[in-house]
Amino acid sequence: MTYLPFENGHLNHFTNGNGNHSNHKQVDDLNDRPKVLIWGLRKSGKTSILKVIFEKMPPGKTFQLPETQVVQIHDLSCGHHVRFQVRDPPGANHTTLYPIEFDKYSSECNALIFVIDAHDEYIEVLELLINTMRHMYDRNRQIRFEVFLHKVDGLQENVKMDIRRDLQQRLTDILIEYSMENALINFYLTSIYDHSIHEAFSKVIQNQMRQLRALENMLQMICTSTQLDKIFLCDVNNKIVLATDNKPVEPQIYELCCDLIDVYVDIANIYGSNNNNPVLDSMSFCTIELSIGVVLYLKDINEVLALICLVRKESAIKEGLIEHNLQCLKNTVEKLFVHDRLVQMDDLNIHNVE
Ligand SMILES: Nc1nc2c(ncn2[C@@H]2O[C@H](COP(=O)(O)OP(=O)(O)OP(=O)(O)O)[C@@H](O)[C@H]2O)c(=O)[nH]1
Repeated sequence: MTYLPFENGHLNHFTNGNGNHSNHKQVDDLNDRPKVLIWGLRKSGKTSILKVIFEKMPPGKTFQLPETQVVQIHDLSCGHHVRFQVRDPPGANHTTLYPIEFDKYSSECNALIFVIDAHDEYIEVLELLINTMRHMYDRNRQIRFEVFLHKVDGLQENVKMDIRRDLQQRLTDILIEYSMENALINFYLTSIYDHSIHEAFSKVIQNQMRQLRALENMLQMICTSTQLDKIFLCDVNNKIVLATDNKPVEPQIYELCCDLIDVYVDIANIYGSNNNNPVLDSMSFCTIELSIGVVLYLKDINEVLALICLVRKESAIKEGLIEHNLQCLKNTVEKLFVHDRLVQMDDLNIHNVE
């Protein structure tokens, strides 16, 4: 990641340093990247979230993070081709918003991640959230508001749900009052101590991707024709899911997907031929049969992007067919990203289960 101070009130742009890339030296206009502002009260957990996802910092080590003093700009990528910028300014000291200061880092942002510490008095934080939303919505009606109700580890399931429901209800009422009922807003319960933070961040990235609909349609087609239970397109470095099929994602299934990545990456790191090589190559394919009667598959798309599939064992699908169809999908996904062209569904050329 790259840490940048302001210069003359402007943001400097920089190339990334998250280690996710890049042999792919494509010309990339940094100004075209979606820009995401991560914001909230001080110590709500903003920097920890970025460190855990994109620098693989163990959650326990985030205790030592210093207070953010100057805005940090992170030019990041997932799967080489999905690029975006995250701005992490010093958190707010109180619930008043100072527009002149705030505009320095919020200008041109396409999304706001607002982090609320679930242990804070969230009724007070709501005031900062509303002030921020009103300010940003006035400048951009298409902006996406992504609210992370954070640090929910240790809270009982019913308490989490109650807080979320209450917050959502209060916010909806206030937004109606300000004629902002059409604002695009999502809520997530998150913690750096489990996969909920990767899952929530995946949604934020997906909401900024032009290719999302095409990818989802392709994954759904593969799911149906190969009788897969679930399929994810995932960056193995940060566990960001770029797309999945149409079925809702259950947290347990997402965890299985992350666990498979962990196992694969660990084995590749320990026994791989060369530690400098990326963990995935054009031959990467891995199958694990679980005791619960589910088979997990992993197949590479490129050095950092993989397809993760789940299929019930009793479906008795031939591995050859799965491999063939995943290979077709791999070629088509590359076309979609690399050539950035609209992919026809015929391009997929998949075989159906008979
Ligand atoms: N229990 C728990 N603690 C968390 C979580 N995320 C962050 N923290 C802790 O929250 C504290 C503050 O985290 P930071 O990431 O420094 O917060 P920040 O919002 O970036 O703070 P500023 O830089 O001051 O704006 C640290 O002690 C973290 O360990 C979480 O999911 N659960």
